[in-house]
Amino acid sequence: MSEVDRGAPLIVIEGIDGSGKGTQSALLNQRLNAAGITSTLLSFPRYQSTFFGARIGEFLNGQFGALNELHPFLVSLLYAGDRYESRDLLLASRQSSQAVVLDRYVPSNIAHQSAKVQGAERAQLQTWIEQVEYGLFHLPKPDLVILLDVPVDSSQELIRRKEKRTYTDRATDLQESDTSYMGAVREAYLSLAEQSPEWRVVPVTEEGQVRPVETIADDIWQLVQPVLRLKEK
Ligand SMILES: Nc1ncnc2c1ncn2[C@@H]1O[C@H](COP(=O)(O)OP(=O)(O)OP(=O)(O)O)[C@@H](O)[C@H]1O
Ligand SMILES: Cc1cn([C@H]2C[C@H](O)[C@@H](COP(=O)(O)O)O2)c(=O)[nH]c1=O
Repeated sequence: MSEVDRGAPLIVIEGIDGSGKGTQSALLNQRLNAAGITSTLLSFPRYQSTFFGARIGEFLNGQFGALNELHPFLVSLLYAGDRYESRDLLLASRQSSQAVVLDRYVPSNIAHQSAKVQGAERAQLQTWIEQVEYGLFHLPKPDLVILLDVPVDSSQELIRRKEKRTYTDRATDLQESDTSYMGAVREAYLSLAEQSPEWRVVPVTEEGQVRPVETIADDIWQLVQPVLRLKEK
């Protein structure tokens, strides 16, 4: 299939919880549209829109038990199910827009779930998640993954600024409040970025300070230009 037949490029914004993904995805989507490049923004998990999304909210709220009681492969299937239910929307968005911006996608599953295990088990889990999502569920692969890299202590500060979630009354969900787990997720993300040619890393802090939202947005804008495959809509 040619580049154009596949439709619009999938631009994925990734990073640990509180790294600014929601903020930067929304800004990128707005900036693309303002530049006359039609863009669709989707955020995963789709808590309010899919059967699996609702179950993920319950899982993150502790309704299925302590988060470490469930094997990460089984947990990954909830998130994969949410994307499987969203596949038609995703493919349609690629045809109706000139860019699709995703606030989290398959790499979130790989980084967050594989960070719960070590060594050979981690490598196997990464392979299984790719096999389920890209292989069995035929989800499209990203054209560009932008990793917003932030130290855990800075991310915790940003998480405290977040608005109330739809699925929990807590200020943080159960995973966000586990800082050693979040550190392992950050390492997993950085290792994925080193292995994969379509990944780019954007630092969220400079000399220990969180960079301004607009400066980070400008870096992202520069990275997005090469992947836009513009055609008449
Ligand atoms: N560069 C920044 N400077 C100051 N505040 C920021 C910056 N980026 C994000 N924020 C604020 O930090 C909070 C977390 O940002 P955001 O919701 O975008 O993160 P996230 O990665 O999407 O979080 P989560 O993964 O938990 O959903 C928000 O209140 C947002 O306004
Ligand atoms: C999409 C996706 C997410 N996760 C994890 C990452 C976070 O801990 C939560 C989602 O929280 P948010 O505040 O709504 O961003 O779920 C995952 O493990 N796998 C995934 O595919």
